[in-house]
Amino acid sequence: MSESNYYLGFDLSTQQLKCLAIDDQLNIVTTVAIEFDKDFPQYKTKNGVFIKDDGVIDAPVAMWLEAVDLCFERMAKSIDLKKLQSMSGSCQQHGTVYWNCDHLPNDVKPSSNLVKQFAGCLSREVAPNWQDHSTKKQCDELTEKVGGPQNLAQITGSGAHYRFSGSQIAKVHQTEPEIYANTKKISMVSSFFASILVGDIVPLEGADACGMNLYDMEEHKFNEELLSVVDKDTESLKKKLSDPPTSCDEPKSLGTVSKYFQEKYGVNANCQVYPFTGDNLATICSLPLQQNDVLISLGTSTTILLITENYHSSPNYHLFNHPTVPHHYMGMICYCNGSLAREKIRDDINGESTTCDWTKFDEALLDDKTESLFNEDQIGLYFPLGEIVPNVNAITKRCHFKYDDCHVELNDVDSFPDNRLDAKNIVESQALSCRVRISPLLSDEASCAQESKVLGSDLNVKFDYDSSPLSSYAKRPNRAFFVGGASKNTAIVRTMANVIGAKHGNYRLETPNSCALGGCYKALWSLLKESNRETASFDRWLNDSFNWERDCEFVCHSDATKWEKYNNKIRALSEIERAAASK
Ligand SMILES: Nc1ncnc2c1ncn2[C@@H]1O[C@H](COP(=O)(O)OP(=O)(O)O)[C@@H](O)[C@H]1O
Ligand SMILES: O=C(CO)[C@@H](O)[C@H](O)COP(=O)(O)O
Repeated sequence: MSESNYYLGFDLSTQQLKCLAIDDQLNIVTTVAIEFDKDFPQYKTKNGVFIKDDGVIDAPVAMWLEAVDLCFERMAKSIDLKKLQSMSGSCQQHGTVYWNCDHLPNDVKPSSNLVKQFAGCLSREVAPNWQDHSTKKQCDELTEKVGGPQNLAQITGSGAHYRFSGSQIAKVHQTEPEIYANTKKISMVSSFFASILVGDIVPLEGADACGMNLYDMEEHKFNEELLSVVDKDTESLKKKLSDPPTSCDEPKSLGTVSKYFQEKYGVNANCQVYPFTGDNLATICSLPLQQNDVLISLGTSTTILLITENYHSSPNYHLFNHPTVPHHYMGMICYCNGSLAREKIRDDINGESTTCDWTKFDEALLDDKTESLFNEDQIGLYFPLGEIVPNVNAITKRCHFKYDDCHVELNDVDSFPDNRLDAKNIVESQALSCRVRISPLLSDEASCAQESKVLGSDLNVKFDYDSSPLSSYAKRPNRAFFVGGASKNTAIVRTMANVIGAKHGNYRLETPNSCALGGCYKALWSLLKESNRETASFDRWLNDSFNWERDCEFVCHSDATKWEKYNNKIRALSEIERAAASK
């Protein structure tokens, strides 16, 4: 029997609850994955959520409570939870959970279960999901309150976004007044999960709170003007939000795991629970990222992440406080149409939607013969859901394009000559969008204007709020790390790698569960630091402790010729997004 101690990292994401256990040497000892649709069919979710009318997308909180019990039940069969020293983790960002009480009942019986004992504490059965698109009114109110998107981004790190907690809570207040009146506390999904483990409602976490459009990033406190848009009684709202959020400066335990988990699953009575953070914020804790490295998370959402010390805000991207490294920020661009959009093309190519087999999709991606069908003059947008960037309604748009120095001409088509070309076009356009949108977040060292004939031009091209010279997009990241479910797909990774063009290699984690792994590292380092067994900052500790050989796999170099070829599509991408926005 192993003498090692264990540290758990969770990831309560859109479609699954995942949990990893690591030992003192950061070995992944075991993994548990609960799939909401498959393990809890009684809730009838699709990919973990309910898709309703008018852009409303939410998820049943009771299902998450059941998933926590099932996760511990399975984990207890796999490792000795008496050796469990600390837990932390990540959750899908921006979602909010509404409680009808100030404190959770502390007489939770191990003979019962979490849903039986906590579902009655909810004033609202469902939590808004990050894919929701129903809060335009509330987003406009927040933006107007502070004088525009640039000001909102400067204060909160982001322009207004439908999925952000501030607009979602405002909508509940405006459209469900009785529920709001009956709500004593509001958690984000990350603090909800930590509350269940500790057995009482805990404050929001200081990095995930940056995903609300309410929190002043530089003042490290809620912005009164923005709070007033949600609820004029800002003191009452701050009480609901358990103000202030936890600090990201020094790790501080939220307390020991509750008696329920000690008695029901045999968890060590002294196991410490550290604040959970947002899933992307945990992902950047799963790798020792250096300047100009980028991390591409291919989960339900596609997000491209990097770490920066510079607080240069813009409504074109997001900045969050780093969850474990003071005075550092996470830069992020997030897409709604990631894996699920690729799954639709996969099923089209397969001619069925039951096998979920990627073989034909992958062959199409890597089949250079399809390039002879003029893939190079094709551009497509595949948005089965409304997209975040660009901010457009659901649309699928395929075009052939021509361009000269003055303009780009798009010719819409219903389909390309072979539906296998959709595999190339969806992955390329998703990657090209990531690439152009991270450019402003990369430092000048990433510039390679001299390497590109196409990007030498000073022709202006517009994405989101900015119109910039094409040459400003001549940047290549240092290294690219692919994580998330689709990072297991080498064809997708190789294609994206050639579009994004990292200069020093493309890698992926051994585990696709980077968010949960980041939670493990956060749990271990936080305990060592708080108990004075470690003095190094989180980034230095991870840099010294991370086992590159064991935990990270080199996938490929970026093909500079292909990278240059994709530069020809940047203006066409801007033009097709403009055309989609006008629909
Ligand atoms: N071999 C594969 N090829 C392409 N995509 C894959 C593959 N395996 C899993 N995926 C995608 O990964 C997605 C789930 O990724 P994951 O990171 O677990 O999502 P989340 O954390 O958002 O729940 C699925 O929607 C699926 O489409
Ligand atoms: O909204 C965002 C980030 O802003 C999403 O990244 C969600 O945090 C959920 O992501 P998945 O892990 O489910 O893809």
